Amino acid sequence: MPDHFQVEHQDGGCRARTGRLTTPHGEIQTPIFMPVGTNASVKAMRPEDLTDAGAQIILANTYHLYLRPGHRLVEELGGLHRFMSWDRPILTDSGGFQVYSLTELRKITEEGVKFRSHIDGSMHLLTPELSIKVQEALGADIIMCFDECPPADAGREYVERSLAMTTRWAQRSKDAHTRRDQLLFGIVQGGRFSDLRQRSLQELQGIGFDGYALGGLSVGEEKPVMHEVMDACSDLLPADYPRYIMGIGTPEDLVEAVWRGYDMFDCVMPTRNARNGMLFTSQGRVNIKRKQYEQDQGPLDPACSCYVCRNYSRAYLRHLFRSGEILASMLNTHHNIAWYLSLMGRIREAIRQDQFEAFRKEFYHQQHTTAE
Ligand SMILES: O=c1nc[nH]c2cc3[nH]c(NCCN4CCCCC4)nc3cc12
Repeated sequence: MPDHFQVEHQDGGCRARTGRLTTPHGEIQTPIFMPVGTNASVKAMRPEDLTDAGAQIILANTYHLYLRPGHRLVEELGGLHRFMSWDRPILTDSGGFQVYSLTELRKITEEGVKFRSHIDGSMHLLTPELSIKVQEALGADIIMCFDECPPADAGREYVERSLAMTTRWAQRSKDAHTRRDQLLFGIVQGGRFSDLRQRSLQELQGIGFDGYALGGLSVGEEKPVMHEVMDACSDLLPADYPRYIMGIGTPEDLVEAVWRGYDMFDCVMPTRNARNGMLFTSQGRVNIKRKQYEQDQGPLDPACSCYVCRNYSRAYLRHLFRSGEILASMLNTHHNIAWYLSLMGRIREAIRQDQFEAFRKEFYHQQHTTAE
């Protein structure tokens, strides 16, 4: 049992479990959802709003902060926590996925990934060594190995070669990791091929990491493929280490992943959807711009106790959105993040009561009774 993570309660009826993850900036109760703060900001939310909403840890991106404002500047100004006035844990993604998803001109070689900045067109080479150096300079509590996320439709041969390089990059990431106070997680690749996933995981375990993430998911694959990979890896991942699925997901994805024994998640969905007026509630999704809410004086979600649901009507939220008010993004984001985090709190409680199986059934029913 590693000293930074303890499984606290294993649900008696399924693979779901609660745990406690200890980091330099505090303890985290898992299963946990991490709001995404790509450029050192969870868009439209102040840190105190995040803590009010129950956020225990947020995610930031190496790729973006390396390009702007630069990791050396952040380091000189005291590190990411002080820079953004966030005193709780931060996890940084290692940048490979962002290069793959954000840049056109890029070339992958054994050394690393050469790419053209999506900001100013300058050329850069991101290597495992530089990725770790940037994450150490930022001062994140949990840092990620530099990996390659193969395209969702990549064939077996490509995926096999890619995972072998991801393993070599994982070794280089670990060799470059000097700040032992930070936790370093490995990222399992292998596409939709369970045997390649097993190989990737065994190779990473041979190197040894503080936690293991599933990469290469939520990249456009069919849901059944994602669930198959989750199932295959759930039995292989070391049970006493944190298990993180990157880029997951919708509320349903979170419930399904917890049910399969996973502990950590991040996704831009609650923040991005909020800015588009797509709001999550206990009765399913609400598209706030719809005319049906024009005179609706009720709260966005009667079952939600967040600041927004206690102080504003759907009619007002619809008005703000249609008027293009900045407050629309602020209030919609606050609610969506508070709702996601309250869902994780209800999930943790159901597990502690050995009721997660029943919770999962009821959740699915609720979300699909009054779908938009
Ligand atoms: O394989 C990965 N390695 C490092 N980081 C990653 C991050 C990821 N994020 C996602 N998916 C994000 C999907 N998200 C869903 C909502 C709309 C925007 C895209 N897959 C990932 C795989 C990886």
